[in-house]
Amino acid sequence: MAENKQNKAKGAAGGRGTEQRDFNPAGDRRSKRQAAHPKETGKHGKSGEKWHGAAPSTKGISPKNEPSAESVKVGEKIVVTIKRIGINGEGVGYYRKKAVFVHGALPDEVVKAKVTRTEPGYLTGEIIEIEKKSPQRKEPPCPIYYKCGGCQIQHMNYDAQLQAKEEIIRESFQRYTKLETLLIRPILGMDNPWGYRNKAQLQVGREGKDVIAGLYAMGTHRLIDISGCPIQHPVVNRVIEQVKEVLEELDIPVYNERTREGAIRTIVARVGQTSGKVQLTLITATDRLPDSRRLVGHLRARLPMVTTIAHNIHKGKSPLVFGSKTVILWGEEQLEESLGDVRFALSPRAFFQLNPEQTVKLYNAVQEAAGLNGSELVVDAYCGTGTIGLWLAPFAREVRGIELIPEAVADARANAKSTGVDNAHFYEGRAEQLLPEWVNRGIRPDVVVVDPPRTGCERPLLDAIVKAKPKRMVYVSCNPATLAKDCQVLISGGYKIEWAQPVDMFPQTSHVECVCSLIYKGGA
Ligand SMILES: C[S@@+](CC[C@H](N)C(=O)[O-])C[C@H]1O[C@@H](n2cnc3c(N)ncnc32)[C@H](O)[C@@H]1O
Repeated sequence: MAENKQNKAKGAAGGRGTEQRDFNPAGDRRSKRQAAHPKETGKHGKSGEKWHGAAPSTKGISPKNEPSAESVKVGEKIVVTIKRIGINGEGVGYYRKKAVFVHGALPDEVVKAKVTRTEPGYLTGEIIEIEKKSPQRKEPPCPIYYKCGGCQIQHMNYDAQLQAKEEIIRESFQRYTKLETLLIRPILGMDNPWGYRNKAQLQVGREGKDVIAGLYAMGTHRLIDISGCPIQHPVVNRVIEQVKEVLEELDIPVYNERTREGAIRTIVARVGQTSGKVQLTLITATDRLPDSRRLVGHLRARLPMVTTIAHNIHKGKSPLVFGSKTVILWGEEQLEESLGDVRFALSPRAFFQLNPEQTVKLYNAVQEAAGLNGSELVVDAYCGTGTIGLWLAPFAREVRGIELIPEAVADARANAKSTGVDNAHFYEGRAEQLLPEWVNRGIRPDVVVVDPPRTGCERPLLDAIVKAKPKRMVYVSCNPATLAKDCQVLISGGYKIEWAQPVDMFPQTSHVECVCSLIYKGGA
């Protein structure tokens, strides 16, 4: 998730307090015996199960002879007071000491819910009636919010969203680390938390004769058409609408998830925030893009802001959006983008942060945590198109980026060249393989930055960091659960967390990004 040194940091956004907050186990720290929703563990499985197994208090009869939650059945109606927002945006409360996850419920609400699932460590429920409504509840502006599933907390006012996200970070550290206290800085929010997403990635389908593009309704294969999404950049919305119309007019066969027939499965449109240019990629389940010349001609005529039309082939069943082969059908190879003073060129498949405005705040926090004086070797693991590395390069002796996707590595190298950066080098490979190899060869970074996918860092990477003992570690994460778990490994290896800075990269959703500053203290 990267940009330029526009140091007009807006302070603690959202009009919230600027004091720094600690958590303290003596305060309202939740018992580790209380269950984690399996989806909250991020690394699917083991840690979540461990918590569930360690939840002894929900079995049997309580001292007051109250019936236990173990007897609750699916379909039963229960009344729950919601305590907090969970990592997936659900309201979390307790019923007879067992955690209950209620989709759409807000903190301090009392809801009557129908139990939809019973598990040893938790229940899930759906709202039948809100008995006490939260003052934080508001009417979501998006007309398809309740169907779409792309946003999870649009029904909550923005200040409350920010507060909930800070709380999610705090909860994760309490749950997965042995820390007594941790300095969590006030989250950095947006002044206008709408229209911020620079890229749409929508599945294509048909509804009767109409071509639709959208997301699958949560937990289903039912495609929900998305038009005029309020968190999407307005230019991206316009492009998506026009592409749908052109596909329909030219009768281009769209992919059918069920029969596995048809061609076009996904539309990806990405806008450059400074240039306003759009990179459009059509992803097919077939080698050929039917009627491609006519299609390109129609799209060009209607969409003057589109400067690239690319075709990517993804025939497999993999949940990844892109396949490995991309052909530029017309226009520029890459999309120009810039963050502050740093310019980037992005290939269709290359990862780039979705919220450029917030990315500047995120990278400023990374820069602060890196504490560079110009003498350091910095490793930027999971570097994407080199955005963090290029941000830091002017302040370091050398930057070495590691990235899995070859096009992103090529983009990173080209970005270094075009911005005149000659002390940043980018390597294709797996961070968990390359860094251990470097460390075994005696290369000792002074600062390591990691910005892994939601699954977190692979253990060999963390072990190599602990072995190399860089004086500073910067962990950028989009998943508080894997962040906290990986931090515990680093803490056990001799690191101390200086501070954690949450950044609201995705307003209206439950996602929260966080920069963690760690210093090597030794002694492990
Ligand atoms: C969250 S993105 C961060 C990108 C970049 N730091 C930024 O701010 O734009 C994670 C990146 O890690 C890459 N990646 C995923 N697994 C990897 C691995 N095992 N080793 C190296 N890179 C990996 C992905 O391709 C993606 O570019």
